[in-house]
Amino acid sequence: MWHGERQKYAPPSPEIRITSMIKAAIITVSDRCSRGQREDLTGEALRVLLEEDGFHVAEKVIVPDERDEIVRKLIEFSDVKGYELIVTNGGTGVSPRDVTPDATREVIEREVPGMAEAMRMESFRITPHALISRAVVGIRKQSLIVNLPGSPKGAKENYQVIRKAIPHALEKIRGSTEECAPPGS
Ligand SMILES: Nc1ncnc2c1ncn2[C@@H]1O[C@H](COP(=O)(O)OP(=O)(O)OP(=O)(O)O)[C@@H](O)[C@H]1O
Ligand SMILES: Nc1nc2c(c(=O)[nH]1)N[C@H]1C(S)=C(S)[C@@H](COP(=O)(O)O)O[C@H]1N2
Repeated sequence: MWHGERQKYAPPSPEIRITSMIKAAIITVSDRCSRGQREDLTGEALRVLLEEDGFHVAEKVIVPDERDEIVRKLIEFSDVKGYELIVTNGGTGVSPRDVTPDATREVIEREVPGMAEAMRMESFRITPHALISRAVVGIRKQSLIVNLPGSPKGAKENYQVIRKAIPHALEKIRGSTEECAPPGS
């Protein structure tokens, strides 16, 4: 059963709190923020949400809407720093400089389409503009990479849609062989 409407505004619940310290990183993709012309409210809002959910936000960086710079950061955060959750915000739309999904596709080894589809589907209940988000979710090495929209509202709403699926996804990416469901269920 899908509880989308209720889940959207549900406060972070203890049931998904991560027990081991999982390192996360936030990449804010924004020309204005990178030039110091706008405060990075979205990255900060995501930091709060991720920490409420028990992640350790090890790093938050701001990069301009430049494909090569996004690719470089994603590879560094995954291959060198080993962050298990990498959340980008901004640049997922259809304007000429929106290239975050393209950079993400360049680095991921496997796509997780259900997460991106669910974000679009649930967001469409809130705004028709959700349909122009090209956000991608995928895996590179041990990292789950999630694209979120640029506005604080959009980023928070989209994160709420997938947050409960993230801990199990990370366990599986790590290679956990635990059964997904209790026997017989
Ligand atoms: N990091 C941020 N903090 C606060 N607001 C943001 C942030 N990023 C985007 N926004 C808001 O969300 C809107 C849509 O984000 P989008 O990623 O399309 O940015 P944009 O308009 O291309 O500008 P820029 O790349 O300079 O941030 C922005 O116009 C702005 O109002
Ligand atoms: N839930 C939700 N999803 C949303 C939005 C929003 O306000 N709420 N904004 C949309 C808008 S206006 C755009 S243009 C696309 C892409 O956003 P981005 O270019 O800022 O990444 O995400 C969309 N997704």
